[in-house]
Amino acid sequence: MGFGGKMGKAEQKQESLAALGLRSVNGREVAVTGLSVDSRVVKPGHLFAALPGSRLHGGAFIKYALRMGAAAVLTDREGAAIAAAELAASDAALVVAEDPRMALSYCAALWFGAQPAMVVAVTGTNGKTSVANFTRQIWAQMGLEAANMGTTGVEGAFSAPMSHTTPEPITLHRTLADMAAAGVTHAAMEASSHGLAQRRLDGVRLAAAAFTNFSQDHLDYHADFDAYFDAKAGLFDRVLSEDGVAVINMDDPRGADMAEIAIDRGQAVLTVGQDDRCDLRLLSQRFDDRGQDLRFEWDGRPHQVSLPLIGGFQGLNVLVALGLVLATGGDDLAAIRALPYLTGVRGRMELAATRANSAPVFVDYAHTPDALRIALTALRPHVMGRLIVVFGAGGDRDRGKRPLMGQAAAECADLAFVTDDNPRSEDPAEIRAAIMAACPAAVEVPDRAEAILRAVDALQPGDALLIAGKGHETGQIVGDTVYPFDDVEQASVAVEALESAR
Ligand SMILES: CC(=O)N[C@H]1[C@@H](OP(=O)(O)OP(=O)(O)OC[C@H]2O[C@@H](n3ccc(=O)[nH]c3=O)[C@H](O)[C@@H]2O)O[C@H](CO)[C@@H](O)[C@@H]1O[C@H](C)C(=O)N[C@@H](C)C(=O)N[C@H](CCC(=O)O)C(=O)O
Ligand SMILES: Nc1ncnc2c1ncn2[C@@H]1O[C@H](COP(=O)(O)OP(=O)(O)OP(=O)(O)O)[C@@H](O)[C@H]1O
Ligand SMILES: N[C@H](CCC[C@H](N)C(=O)O)C(=O)O
Ligand SMILES: [Mg+2]
Repeated sequence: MGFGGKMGKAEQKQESLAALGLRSVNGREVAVTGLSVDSRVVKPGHLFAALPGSRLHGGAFIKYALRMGAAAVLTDREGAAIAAAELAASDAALVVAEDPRMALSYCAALWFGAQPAMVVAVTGTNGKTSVANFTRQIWAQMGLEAANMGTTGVEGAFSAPMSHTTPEPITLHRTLADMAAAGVTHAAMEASSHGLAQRRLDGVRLAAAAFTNFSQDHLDYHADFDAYFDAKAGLFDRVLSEDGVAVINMDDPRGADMAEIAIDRGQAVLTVGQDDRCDLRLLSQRFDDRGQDLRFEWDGRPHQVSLPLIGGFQGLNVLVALGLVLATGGDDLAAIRALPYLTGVRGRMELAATRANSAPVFVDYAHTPDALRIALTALRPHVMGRLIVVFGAGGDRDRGKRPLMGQAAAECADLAFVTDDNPRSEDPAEIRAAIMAACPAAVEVPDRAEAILRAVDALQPGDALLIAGKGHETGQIVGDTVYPFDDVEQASVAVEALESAR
């Protein structure tokens, strides 16, 4: 039995296992007072989820969770076997699930209860944050209480910081419940491949889901490309129910595969792209210094809007966002009228500074080979002189990306500076060397602030600079230390320093 929000301060919320959709296998029935996945934060009465991890099995921590007063343990057969002796000697209830991560997600959804009435999710290698943010902006322009949730935290009618793109289910459902309590009715969230593989969002009731694109990333975590694609496909073949709507970018080579998966599940599909069979059809784009004009067709009628957004890919992201709004029953003309009011997303093709000679400096979050190539290609029509890029690659992340990012810079930029981007536990010099092998003409500058200064200094009239990889990030992670660092701020500092020295 739950006490909802009507509890006094001294009262504590309690739920039976049955109310959380769980069944004890050792005959012990308990009242659960909270949920945790980490033994170190277990409180008396908690249900501790001992999950198989990428490094360890949470079963190894059951004994510590019991010492901290856990009333119940949710795990798989392996976890139960690891702690068989400690479980037998305790009063705790034991729940064994085939897939304890999925069980935890449903359990967290029941524990926290409320979710915004309309939740949509977006997956894809690149563009998730942008699409979620644009979807929220369209809803907000339509007068709805809306928020987006992901890499940049929760933004819109509710805000909160977040440390993951798709947080683990306890944080996720606590946040969704807080959003609902604050009056948010419409939420657009990012579904990362880690989040999908680990079933973090399986308990979310989605009305629609979108797919942006598929290219190389995260092969440090997923076994291969197929496993990475399968994780993303989980949004359609598992999380989104049969009566949900799938919004698919058909311009991506894997769009047709994703649409087929959605159709096999029985979902309605709203297609986006250049093909004349697409529901939301991109007719043409025209670029200028300020952004772009987008011409598209919906319901047999052409529409044209001016967007203050740099980069052809952002036009497509806007159409995917529009697709999500339309798929969830938004009034089409009201949604289309909202588009000219869209503003750019922090750290995505953001104009960070301009030199006195008018050369612009853009900050972008391109951190995959495909994104770097697309970001540079997107800037090219705006540049009459040289296109300069500053970039690096993250430590403890997919090593295969490094030479491919070097190759993208060698092929798409006129001058490249290779620098550090969150080396984490790795030797930064080795990361840079792996990149430089594919772009030997690049200039290697270990210190990111110095790399930015030198690149800004190189800007001649007509040139443009792209600082890629960190976008909205505010830190440089070296070892376990996060040093304050902000590309947008560094760009301004560099421009000011150089102009005042003249
Ligand atoms: C690789 C990965 O995704 N790891 C996540 C995963 O950890 P894990 O299950 O692999 O952890 P583990 O270290 O093997 O430990 C196993 C279990 O023992 C538990 N434990 C561990 C130690 C202890 O003392 N007590 C204890 O109970 C852990 O909580 C865990 O449940 O589950 C943890 C709890 O939910 C996450 O915090 C952790 O995220 C780590 C920190 C992480 O960096 N994740 C990143 C890569 C991530 O998820 N990124 C995505 C994608 C971003 C993008 O698209 O670019 C994101 O959605 O943010
Ligand atoms: N539709 C797209 N196609 C290709 N590249 C894109 C697209 N949208 C965005 N990008 C590139 O990817 C970068 C990251 O964009 P965004 O933050 O929206 O993606 P994301 O999928 O949320 O990334 P993450 O996996 O880090 O959460 C952008 O700065 C841009 O360079
Ligand atoms: N959220 C992504 C993006 C990281 C961007 C880049 N700055 C890096 O550190 O590699 C990740 O953790 O892989
Ligand atoms: Mg993101």
